[in-house]
Amino acid sequence: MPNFEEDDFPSTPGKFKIERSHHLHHGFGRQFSRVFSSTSTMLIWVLFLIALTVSFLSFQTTVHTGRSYGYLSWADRKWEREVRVSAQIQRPHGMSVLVTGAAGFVGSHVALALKKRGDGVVGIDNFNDYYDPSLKQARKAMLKRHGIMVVEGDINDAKKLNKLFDVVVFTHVMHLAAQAGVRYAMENPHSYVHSNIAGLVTLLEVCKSANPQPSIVWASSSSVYGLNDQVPFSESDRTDQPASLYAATKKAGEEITHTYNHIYGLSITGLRFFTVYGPWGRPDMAYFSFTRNILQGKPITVYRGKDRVDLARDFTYIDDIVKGCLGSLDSSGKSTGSGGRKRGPAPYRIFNLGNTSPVTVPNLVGILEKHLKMKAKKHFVDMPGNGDVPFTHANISAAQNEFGYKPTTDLETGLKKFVRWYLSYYGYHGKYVN
Ligand SMILES: O=C(O)[C@H]1O[C@H](OP(=O)(O)OP(=O)(O)OC[C@H]2O[C@@H](n3ccc(=O)[nH]c3=O)[C@H](O)[C@@H]2O)[C@H](O)[C@@H](O)[C@@H]1O
Repeated sequence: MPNFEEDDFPSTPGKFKIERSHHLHHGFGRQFSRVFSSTSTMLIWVLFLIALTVSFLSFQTTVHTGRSYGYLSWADRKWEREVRVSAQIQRPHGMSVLVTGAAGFVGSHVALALKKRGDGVVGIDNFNDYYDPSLKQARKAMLKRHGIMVVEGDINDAKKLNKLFDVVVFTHVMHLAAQAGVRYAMENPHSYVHSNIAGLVTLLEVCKSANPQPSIVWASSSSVYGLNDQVPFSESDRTDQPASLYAATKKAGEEITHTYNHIYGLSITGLRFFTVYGPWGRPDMAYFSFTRNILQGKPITVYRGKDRVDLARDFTYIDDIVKGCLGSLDSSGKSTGSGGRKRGPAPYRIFNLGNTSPVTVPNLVGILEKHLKMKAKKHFVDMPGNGDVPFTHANISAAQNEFGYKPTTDLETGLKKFVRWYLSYYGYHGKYVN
């Protein structure tokens, strides 16, 4: 593993450098003032030290970014070669895609689908422990078997992102790294700001400066509709009443990406995913945790809305979402900027990617019971005021018109595939399931 894989990185890079030079100047300054009494000698020494510090820092930067001087170690070269091989395009007019959050649920599926059709893919993921990191490692291993490299790194790490852009000319970025989960935002609000706001801005800064600029497709969320009660949800509906901090950060992402499109000419497509589920899914989501609890004979909590109305979601199967992501990448159009400057207008698009047929949570449980051949111990609880919304329902005509998006998997079929994967992945033969 090369050094920069393990490097600590400052979340505010400028601050790191300032503190460092500040320390050097003051420490040495005090010592020399004792030795030299003459002001002019002192001045010469101070200037000399400043020059020395500046050249030291620029030398450090050069070594770290590897942009020149050939200071790359053997390990760095090997790493670069792996990145290049992973990014190699294997079909005419193919693309080279940086997939952020590639060890995540949607990221791993999209990365694999791109690779399978001959596109070049490099992944990046921070492997955080929001849910079991061993599942992320297993997805990474699965991708590796298909020739896809997933670099360990955070999207707040501009240095690492720049390095990747130095090694590969990415035509597209599929940005799926995020802090997901609606209810967890009350427990750990700052993780949402860190990934969904700060990380997004860092990534956009790198993309806007890249030459050529990539086109960007990224994951927004159905949660931006918040308390909207127009049904089904259309892209032109209100999205200014978020019900959770998660939703607010996704909505902010839509506004932030708009400014980068407007100022720098980045081609941007935001996808509002509707409760995506399927094999290799996220253990924090209801369908996944319900399955685990049912198999272990543990109770599940089923939330109910006002007046005991069942909650409903427009559950969307992963393969349909993958088709939507690929369709978005293929139709994204080019960014127009270069050298950090806009050269003309670039596309800015937002699409719902849902299934168009909401299912209630009790019905979801019923389908799981059928596939698992076990009864759930259901505890009905009034929906706590923790960011949930009563229902979601997508109008998908915009995505349909633009790139032929057409979901084909109903919840019954999709959950059957999920359950089959779950039982096989966790080696479930009637014994303890992790
Ligand atoms: O569509 C989206 O934008 C969002 O979809 C999901 O969020 P959510 O729909 O809340 O998905 P789950 O956490 O799986 O919940 C599904 C339903 O089950 C209910 N639920 C959840 C957990 C539980 O223990 N009991 C329960 O009844 C929820 O209230 C909700 O109605 C994802 O977790 C978000 O990351 C994503 O952005």
